Amino acid sequence: MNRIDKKFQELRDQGATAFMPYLCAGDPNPELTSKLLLTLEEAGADLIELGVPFSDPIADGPTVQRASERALTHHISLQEILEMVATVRTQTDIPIALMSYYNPIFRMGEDAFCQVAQDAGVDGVIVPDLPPEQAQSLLEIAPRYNLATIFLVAPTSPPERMQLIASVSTGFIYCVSVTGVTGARAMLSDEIAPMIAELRKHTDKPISVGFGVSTPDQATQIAQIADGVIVGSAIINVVEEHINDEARLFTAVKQFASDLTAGVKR
Ligand SMILES: O=P(O)(O)OC[C@@H](O)[C@@H](O)c1c[nH]c2ccccc12
Repeated sequence: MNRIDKKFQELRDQGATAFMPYLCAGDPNPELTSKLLLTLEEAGADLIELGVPFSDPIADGPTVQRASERALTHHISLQEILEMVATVRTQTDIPIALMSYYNPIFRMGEDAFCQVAQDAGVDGVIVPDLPPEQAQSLLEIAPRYNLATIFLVAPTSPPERMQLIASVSTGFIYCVSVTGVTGARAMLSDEIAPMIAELRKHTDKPISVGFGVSTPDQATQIAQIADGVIVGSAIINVVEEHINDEARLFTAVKQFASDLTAGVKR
């Protein structure tokens, strides 16, 4: 069974919600990404969303863009990121969803990509600029390699589109909390609860919410209505704050992620 499905089933049995931090592969450098991933697991993460840095992102806010820029200074390729996953896979069984824009996958070839991803120990793929209408081939190939295909719904998605996305998504459905880009926000949008309620009419697949979740209290609020809470920028902000002090960086990230875990599990 796919690690993502297994994790959500376990959590559902416990009545618990997943804490799903996002990391940009190669940020602040390739070696530290792997260490951060293991630190997040120690701090209670249930699943890691690992982003492939890309020069022309469409949904990334300033914080994720800065993380991508730092990663790109190390010239890290998709191939190298998959090697990183393979190495980290020898040390952890945590589910890993790879978030990549379509271009790097297209260049590698969908079949080759899925093959290498599976061999490396990736469990699912999120391709934010690939709408389901254009994903036929990926939807055919990914399941052969036991990879979940995770699609995004937004507050602007009409019910028919939610239904389509719910039917093609596997692993979980990524609910984008706001119309806009990624980034820590002071307030949660009041569009989230109605969006989840609508989506639940179409599916009983796990629903995770991301974009803007920044504090343990916000994580608690989301955890009450969703199956997973995704946090990216707020964690990257902590990394940035301590970027010149490695020891401090790891204690600070571990502390912040533990606080978020506590918020999600409250
Ligand atoms: O950073 P935030 O606001 O906490 O949101 C998570 C987000 O960064 C991560 O899931 C992500 C990064 N880049 C993306 C592009 C599209 C969808 C999602 C993402």
